[in-house]
Amino acid sequence: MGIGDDCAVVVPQSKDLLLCSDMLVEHTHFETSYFRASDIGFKSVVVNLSDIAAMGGIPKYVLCAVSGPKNFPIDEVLEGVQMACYTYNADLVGGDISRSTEIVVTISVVGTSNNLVPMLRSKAAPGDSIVITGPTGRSSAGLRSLSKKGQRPEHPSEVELAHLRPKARVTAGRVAAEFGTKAAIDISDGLALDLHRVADASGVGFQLERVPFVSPATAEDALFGGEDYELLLFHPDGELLVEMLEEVLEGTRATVIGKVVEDPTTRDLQGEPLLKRGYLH
Ligand SMILES: Nc1ncnc2c1ncn2[C@@H]1O[C@H](COP(=O)(O)OP(=O)(O)OP(=O)(O)O)[C@@H](O)[C@H]1O
Ligand SMILES: Cc1ncc(C[n+]2csc(CCOP(=O)(O)O)c2C)c(N)n1
Ligand SMILES: [Mg+2]
Repeated sequence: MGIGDDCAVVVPQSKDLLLCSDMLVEHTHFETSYFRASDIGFKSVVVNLSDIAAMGGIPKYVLCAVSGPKNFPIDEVLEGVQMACYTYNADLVGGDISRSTEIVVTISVVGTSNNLVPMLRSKAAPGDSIVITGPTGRSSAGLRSLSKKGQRPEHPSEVELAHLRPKARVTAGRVAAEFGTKAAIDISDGLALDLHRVADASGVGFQLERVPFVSPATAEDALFGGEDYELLLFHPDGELLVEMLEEVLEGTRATVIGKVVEDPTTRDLQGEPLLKRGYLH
């Protein structure tokens, strides 16, 4: 049913629903010096769709609440929200607009598992390969570059775009779940911290062999930077999963970066302990 009444009305589904909500806050997640209003709207949807992707779900409905100062173009935020919904085939069904001194965008998404078992942080098992859907650190390198420039270039570089308009790995998450992947997480707070979260939730350890990153991103960006929204997937046959993902990933390649081990105190990168460090609010 179209927008215009006091609530959105949707037809109930017989399948499991996946629900999540995440916000972008001015000065915490972005500055308007280098983010267009439409970038803010687009990214705020993507960070939520990434949570649906991490569980292997299909996004269906999006709710959007935006507030900002009087001279701030909220309609342009909504254009970015609409663009992301269109890109990922989700319906914007409602939301709210208000005024505040700082810009805040809160998005909520309803998705469906569509009869697949949702991937969980708690299901990584000893012997699983750890697969990542692309290199990390790009968003962090992009943020550094944008902050230094203090404005949004007309043609942002690849890492700047990775920060302004990240991708949600929805199809990759879906393919992974279809292929029997039981555990996954999306990397929002840094590969190291989010990997430790899976290890904690699953009661296991890990041994990483390599972490892919591409200049100008550094190893520090790749491990601890955050906001990459790549997926970490845990599957007994990582090489086969990488092959399955090849067809659906745009612009990146999945790689096996290590394996899950039984001892929960083993948390290594190339034999050295990997710090449980990342972005914490
Ligand atoms: N069973 C549940 N009941 C209520 N809320 C839940 C449940 N399972 C997950 N959530 C919610 O889902 C969200 C996911 O948690 P968290 O914020 O740690 O992850 P995230 O959104 O991926 O992180 P980030 O904000 O860094 O992107 C939380 O808001 C959490 O409360
Ligand atoms: C101005 C500015 N300062 C710092 C950062 C970095 N940053 C903010 S939130 C976050 C993790 C994900 O957020 P959440 O856990 O809320 O989903 C990261 C890495 C930024 N993007 N902009
Ligand atoms: Mg998440």
